Amino acid sequence: MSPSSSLAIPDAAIQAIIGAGRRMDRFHWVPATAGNFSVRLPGGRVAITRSGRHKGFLDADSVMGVDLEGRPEEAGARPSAETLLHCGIYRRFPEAGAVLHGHSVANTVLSRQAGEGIELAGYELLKAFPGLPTHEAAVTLPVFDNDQDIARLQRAVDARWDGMAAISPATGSVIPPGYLIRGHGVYVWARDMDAALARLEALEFMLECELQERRSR
Ligand SMILES: CSC[C@@H](O)[C@@H](O)C(=O)COP(=O)(O)O
Ligand SMILES: [Zn+2]
Repeated sequence: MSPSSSLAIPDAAIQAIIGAGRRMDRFHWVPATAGNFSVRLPGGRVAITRSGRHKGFLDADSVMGVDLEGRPEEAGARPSAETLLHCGIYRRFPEAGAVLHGHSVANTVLSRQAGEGIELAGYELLKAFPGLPTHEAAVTLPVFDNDQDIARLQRAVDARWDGMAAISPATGSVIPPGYLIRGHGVYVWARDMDAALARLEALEFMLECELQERRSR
């Protein structure tokens, strides 16, 4: 295999990322150039959106490769500004095959009002998350303070996961299906892009319900 072909991004990953952008744009979850998406590739590689593109109008050139430390495969190429958050998810959760980040009104408003977490309880759609077979359940979405220093933000995320190690599924607790960044947006991941989109839709649906409930109080 030539060096250039070894760095090619599989078409399936490119199409998954382009499709995710179009779908999220239809929901108005990626305004301006907000949002970023990635797919895990074999060999410790990640296909991720380039920085600054409108995510509703991605093409094959909008996707590039990085390693699990976020280093670009092409010299001088600029991956998403939040690449280190994607890599942090892939390093922490070996089963994660795709990561989505979006900026919805609901996740932005609710994260601004929240403390360190937002509890979602009693929703039928909780069953969209792994390990929750009934609506009689609750999951707490971690909320992190926004930070333009993404390496520092990732360290805060890692510290929270480290602290949660004791409350893993082994003890009956559920690993959160994603997390929020205050006033910024949401990160979700799943085994592949379709599963990540389903998880994001479920999460955004419940956040929208929370927002509407708060408005009507
Ligand atoms: C439109 S500003 C949003 C960015 O600051 C960032 O939060 C974002 O989601 C997109 O950044 P990007 O570098 O294009 O992946
Ligand atoms: Zn963002």
